[in-house]
Amino acid sequence: MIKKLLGSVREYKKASLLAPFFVTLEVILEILIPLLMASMIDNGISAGNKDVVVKYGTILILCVVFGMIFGVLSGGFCADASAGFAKNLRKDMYYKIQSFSFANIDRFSAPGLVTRLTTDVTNVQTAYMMIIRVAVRAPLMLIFSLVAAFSVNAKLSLVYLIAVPILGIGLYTIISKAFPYFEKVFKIYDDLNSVVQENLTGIRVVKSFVREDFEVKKFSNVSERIFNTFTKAEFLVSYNMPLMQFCVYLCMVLISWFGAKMIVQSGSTTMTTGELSSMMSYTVSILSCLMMLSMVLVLINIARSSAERIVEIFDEEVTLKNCDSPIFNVENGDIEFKNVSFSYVDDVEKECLKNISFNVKSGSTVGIIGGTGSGKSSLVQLIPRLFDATEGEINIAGKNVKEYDLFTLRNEVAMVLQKNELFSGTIKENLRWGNKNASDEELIHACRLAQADSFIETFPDKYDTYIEQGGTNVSGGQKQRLCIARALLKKPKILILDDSTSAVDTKTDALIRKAFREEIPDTTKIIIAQRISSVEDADMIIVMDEGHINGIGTHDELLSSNDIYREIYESQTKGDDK
Ligand SMILES: Nc1ncnc2c1ncn2[C@@H]1O[C@H](COP(=O)(O)OP(=O)(O)OP(=O)(O)O)[C@@H](O)[C@H]1O
Repeated sequence: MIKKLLGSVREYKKASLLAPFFVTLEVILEILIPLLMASMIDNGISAGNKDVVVKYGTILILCVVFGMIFGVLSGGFCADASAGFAKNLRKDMYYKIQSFSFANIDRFSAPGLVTRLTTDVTNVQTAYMMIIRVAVRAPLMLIFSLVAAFSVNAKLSLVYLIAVPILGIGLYTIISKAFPYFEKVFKIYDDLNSVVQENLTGIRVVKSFVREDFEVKKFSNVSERIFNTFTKAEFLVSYNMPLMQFCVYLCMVLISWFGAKMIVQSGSTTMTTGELSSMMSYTVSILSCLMMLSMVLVLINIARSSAERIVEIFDEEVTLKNCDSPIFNVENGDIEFKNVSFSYVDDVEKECLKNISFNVKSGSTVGIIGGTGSGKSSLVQLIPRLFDATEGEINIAGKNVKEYDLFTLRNEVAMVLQKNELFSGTIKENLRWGNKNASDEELIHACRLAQADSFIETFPDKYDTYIEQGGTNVSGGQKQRLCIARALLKKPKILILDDSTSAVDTKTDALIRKAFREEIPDTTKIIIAQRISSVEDADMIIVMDEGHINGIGTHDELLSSNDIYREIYESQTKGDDK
């Protein structure tokens, strides 16, 4: 796991090594300062020797200045290394997520991925910063301070043998009790992200159903859980400080008591005033190092579960991959489904497409109609390999879709999804998602085919009109037409419209189909619709029912032979007869 994460350090390796290097220099100087102070007090101040005071004073000032310089350098390199590592980590994760199929994304859930990209990366970044700075500083300081203290006065240093275990055991108990709460709180963040994401993406529905109070309550519940768990953890951790202070004061009292006795009794032969003052400094260093180490341990442990969640992304096997030697050219728009079955969860019992077979000639128009949940969207998603069929095969231009390079295949099969999205940016920028090199003339032509040009021309900024995130400043029908234009710009061999004209009036819908017939005769067009009028002039209409093909034929053939089709037709034309 660590190796996988460290792979993202890359160009920040140098900073990651320089930070602990300067920390070590800083620690060495910090250890020297009390020793120099002791010498200055004993040989200079107590002995009344001014030269010695000046000499040690100068060295002390230099040590402090260099200590500060090393501190600033180590801090700078540490910030650079940890922020850079986090940046690379996020980038690597994002890159991997881009290769995920829908099935992969469903496995993690979108809010789960957001938490991993944000909170989890921040936790790992903090732990990394701690490791290269505090986790180097604290043990070094602890060891050096202990060695220095023992070399100053070994007998008096035995006091630490009482205080260090008390503090060590106390800290361990506090931290091990607090850690499960920290672990829990980061899992609740997933729920928080999920509530926020659901609310914000569906804010229009929330408002139209006046569900704000319910949503606020839902958010408050999760927020309250985070508050409660964090409070418990922080409450336990707050015992650290009094425990630490107790141990420091205990040491001070014992060292002052025994130290003063030594000075008085033996007339400065075993203990001097300067040495006593340096012992006091080392006491604070030793005990605060222990506390620092315990906090680092908590942070590293919190980061461990975050790191595991991050590595899960790197380890995730992408379910849709290129074959070894993929084909980079789709010759035409012929489509063949051969005994295709499909299930989202790899379970035969839950198959939503069963034994589907049909052929489509390149350039023809296919209509797909059927009840809600009958499998229409699932069927067309198999063509550009948004999912792979569980059984059977799908061929395009005589070759299995799995043999094509994914990028090539998806470029040649343009799909306007049922829930299509526009992104923040101008209309031109959104359209160029279809073809980044398209000229302005090509954009206008595609928009004319999709019947979008007329309403774009009414906007003050025309093709430079800014589309808000999610396309909230255009109507549903306008959004659909822009999405169709964007797909047309790909000049695909196969164009799939998954209920993409549902919000467009019937007249405009007819104009779009007319434009398709006349302007892109060689493109295979697959149109999923709820309205018979959207598919009646298709070369072939497929009637779906509960994952099966219930009937295939032209409008007239199905009207005379297929009950479901006739029923839909009659229900939609009843009003017209009156
Ligand atoms: N991502 C998914 N994971 C699991 N099951 C799914 C998923 N998407 C769809 N389904 C299920 O697959 C079945 C077919 O759904 P599909 O969306 O293909 O139907 P549809 O005919 O396009 O419906 P509609 O006309 O309402 O869009 C349904 O039972 C649906 O619940």
